[in-house]
Amino acid sequence: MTDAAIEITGLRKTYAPSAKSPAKLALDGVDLTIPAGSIFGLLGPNGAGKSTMINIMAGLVLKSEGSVKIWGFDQDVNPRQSRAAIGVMPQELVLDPFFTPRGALDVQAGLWGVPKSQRRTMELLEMVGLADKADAYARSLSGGMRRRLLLAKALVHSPRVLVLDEPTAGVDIELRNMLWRNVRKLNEQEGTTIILTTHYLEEAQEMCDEIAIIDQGRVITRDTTANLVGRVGAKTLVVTPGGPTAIPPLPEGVSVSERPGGALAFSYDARGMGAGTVLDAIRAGGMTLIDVKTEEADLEDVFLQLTSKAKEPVSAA
Ligand SMILES: Nc1ncnc2c1ncn2[C@@H]1O[C@H](COP(=O)(O)OP(=O)(O)OP(=O)(O)O)[C@@H](O)[C@H]1O
Repeated sequence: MTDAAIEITGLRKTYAPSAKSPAKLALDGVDLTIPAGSIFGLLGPNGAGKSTMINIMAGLVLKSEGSVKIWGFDQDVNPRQSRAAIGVMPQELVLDPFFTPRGALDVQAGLWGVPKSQRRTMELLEMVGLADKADAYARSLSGGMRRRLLLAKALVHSPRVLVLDEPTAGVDIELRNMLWRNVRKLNEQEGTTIILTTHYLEEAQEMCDEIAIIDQGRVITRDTTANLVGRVGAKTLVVTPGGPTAIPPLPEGVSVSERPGGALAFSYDARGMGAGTVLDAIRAGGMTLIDVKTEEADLEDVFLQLTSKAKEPVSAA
């Protein structure tokens, strides 16, 4: 047992230049430790370097500099053990169309050298709800079924670390729920460390114990999800006025925007001011209110504040 599922130190990756593009620095000195047994989110804007990092961990892309240990095994010293400790569910639906789900899992288990007596082919197909398709040709499987098969394929060698690269991009709610049920079960019952990238920040906030945000090839922050969300003090008081009214004079630092349906959203920094102060100012302006509610900052606010996306205009609402 190891405390760290992943230990990355000074990781750099420069993609070689090609006829069409110059050399590209994709990872610029990443240090990151991912605790064993956690559900860890790797977030960042497009092109931040997440896939490069995952592909290096999975042994699919060669790093330029630095060290990567998976489950305590250094990639350069124990490449086989470090590779065997990790399973990756890729973003693209890469499957051989001529294999049945059963065949695909058997071949994959064979590649990993899992003895026949220890193979979990049917158990895995049942887990992902594909037992009744065990002998169907992969080309006849729907997109959702292929994705489920990719999850099963990533698990044939019972890896300690499971990486899910954008697992729910474009999938329906039913499949998404099934994926998360399975992932939580693997984490809770087998202690599998889960690393996940997602563009759905709500999903990351709900699923992940800890999060690292990557931008332009660097880890710009890493913290527990609760701490990250707490770091942004932004709160919004959403009020529905009783009738058409003028915006009252507001304390410094409070901004207002309109919401659909005539509601007004007053945003303020809760670290310096309470909701009462904002509400008093609104009332003092003579506004009658038929509804009042507060909204907390969420991971999206943190993400926008910290990454290069913050440089793009963001609506106040
Ligand atoms: N094979 C490659 N050759 C050259 N440049 C590459 C290659 N793969 C990725 N890059 C570049 O490296 C940078 C990081 O890309 P990467 O795919 O790792 O980012 P990402 O965070 O996974 O983005 P996305 O969320 O869009 O998948 C980008 O600028 C990308 O264009």
